[in-house]
Amino acid sequence: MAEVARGLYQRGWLDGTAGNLSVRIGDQALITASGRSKGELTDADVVLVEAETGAHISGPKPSAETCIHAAIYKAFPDCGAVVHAHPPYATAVAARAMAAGQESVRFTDFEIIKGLGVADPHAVDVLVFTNWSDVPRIAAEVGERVDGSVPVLLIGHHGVTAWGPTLEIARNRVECIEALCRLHLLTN
Ligand SMILES: CSC[C@@H](O)[C@@H](O)C(=O)COP(=O)(O)O
Ligand SMILES: [Zn+2]
Repeated sequence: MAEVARGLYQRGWLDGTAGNLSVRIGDQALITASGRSKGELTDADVVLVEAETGAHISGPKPSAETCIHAAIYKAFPDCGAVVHAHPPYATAVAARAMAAGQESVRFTDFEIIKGLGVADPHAVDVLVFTNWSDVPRIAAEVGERVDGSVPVLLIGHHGVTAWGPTLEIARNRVECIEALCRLHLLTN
């Protein structure tokens, strides 16, 4: 987790303690503690929680966004890891979509769509969520709206959350949605 987080931090996608990462371990999940620099995580910076509820088991205060991870683990029993980051292009696309009142953003034709592992790589609709200050409200909406067809989501004026069977695959999907959003802004 520290290595994956450091890589994203060095890209400037987890500035100033932003972002959170988790991996599922059976019924539990290991998630980053709240407010820690993701560029220098140690064993003291991760927390054990119940995977599908986010209930605290041991360690320091878990990520403020633990409930979003839990909503994803609950929706997808085969999900093994969740990564939330603040990459600039995806955040800008999410902000623009939110300002336009869109509930999703359609991406078409770019080859990198295939990296998301979706059924139809020619067109993908990525859901956009309102960045409510009440984070459990975001988590509730994630639980209601995600359907398993696209393993990434955008949060308006905030960032992106991606998931997959492993931490590396979730990280790769963050990279793919950020690359896709960069191309989207360059061509729209
Ligand atoms: C740097 S503030 C960012 C936070 O508000 C939040 O969006 C975030 O990504 C990190 O929260 P955290 O509680 O450290 O997991
Ligand atoms: Zn965040």
